[in-house]
Amino acid sequence: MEKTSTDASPLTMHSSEKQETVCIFGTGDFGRSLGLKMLQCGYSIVFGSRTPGMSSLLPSDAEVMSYSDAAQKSDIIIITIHREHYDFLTELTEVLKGKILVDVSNNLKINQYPESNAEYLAQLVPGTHVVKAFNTISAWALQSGALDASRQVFICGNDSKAKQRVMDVVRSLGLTPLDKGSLMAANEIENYPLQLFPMWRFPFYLSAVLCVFFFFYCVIREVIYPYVYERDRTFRLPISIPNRVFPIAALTLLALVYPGVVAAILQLYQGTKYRRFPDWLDHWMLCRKQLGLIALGFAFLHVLYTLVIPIRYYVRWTSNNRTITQVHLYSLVFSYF
Ligand SMILES: NC(=O)C1=CN([C@@H]2O[C@H](COP(=O)(O)OP(=O)(O)OC[C@H]3O[C@@H](n4cnc5c(N)ncnc54)[C@H](OP(=O)(O)O)[C@@H]3O)[C@@H](O)[C@H]2O)C=CC1
Ligand SMILES: [Cu+2]
Repeated sequence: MEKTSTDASPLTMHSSEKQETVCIFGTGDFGRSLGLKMLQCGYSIVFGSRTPGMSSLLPSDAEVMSYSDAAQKSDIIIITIHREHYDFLTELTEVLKGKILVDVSNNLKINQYPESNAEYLAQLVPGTHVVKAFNTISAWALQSGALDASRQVFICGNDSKAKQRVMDVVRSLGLTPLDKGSLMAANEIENYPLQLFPMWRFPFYLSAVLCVFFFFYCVIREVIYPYVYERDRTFRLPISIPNRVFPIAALTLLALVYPGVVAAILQLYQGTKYRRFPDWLDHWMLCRKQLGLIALGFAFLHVLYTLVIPIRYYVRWTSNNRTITQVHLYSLVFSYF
């Protein structure tokens, strides 16, 4: 049965419309959350479990049976089991023949195994169509509905029909599938959740280096150099100098938001625009937004510091003023005698 749901109608499946049955292997955290979400979106769910009788906490509308019984109920099987426990699936090779297996697994480390979990699953159970999906969605987000920032589901697989069907499921859950190609992309998709803010790292390091550099530059120019003959300058270190560093960093980062010029020069130099950019330029182009946001942050700090400085001057002025009046007073009093 081919479903043809589109982006236009996520989460609004009419219950009169008979939805297909989807099987979920494993009744852990993720299996339960995904099952509940799919039930809410109108699917019938059959769970496969080692201990079908013991599974509490499961949505009451779902059926729970042994792995081999559950597998027969649907031709889409979502494997919500950790990779280390995949071995038992070899016993089910016959039942699983021709079915779509959706691998959702993640690892604890980048490149933990020589091959991706999805490719491993495909080798383990030959004759199935393995599709990688859902690994960047967390059980917590599925349950709490906090999916605003992460609606994207990366998909890859060798069988385009199987992939298409999984993409339809993804869409009907109100998520956005992103086709990453064949199963060879699974490794990249599995590493993705392990990279903490991947596009922020370079802009972050760059701004740190800029700040440190200009800070020391200003310290040398304005504190160490005049130290020999000038008065107290401690106020400069935490306030004035950072306030000079921030706009410099902000403007430099802002200038770096436009690598297009470099790209254009490179294209002119290469004489073609159909050649891939080198990795560094590619990465630079991709993190423009983050560079711009950090620049904005620095500009904001500059505004804040600029507002603080006059307060400091005011404090200094009032204390100076008090001293001067007292001196005047004393000199008046003394001159009287
Ligand atoms: N939790 C999350 O937020 C996310 C998890 N994932 C992936 O989903 C998969 C499941 O994760 P999660 O639900 O958190 O894990 P859990 O440990 O909560 O659940 C794993 C389930 O696997 C089943 N299982 C089958 N064989 C074994 C075995 N030999 N030993 C232990 N369990 C077995 C069990 O179900 P039963 O007892 O019914 O047989 C168990 O409940 C993992 O691959 C994970 O990387 C992906 C994205 C997010
Ligand atoms: Cu300014």
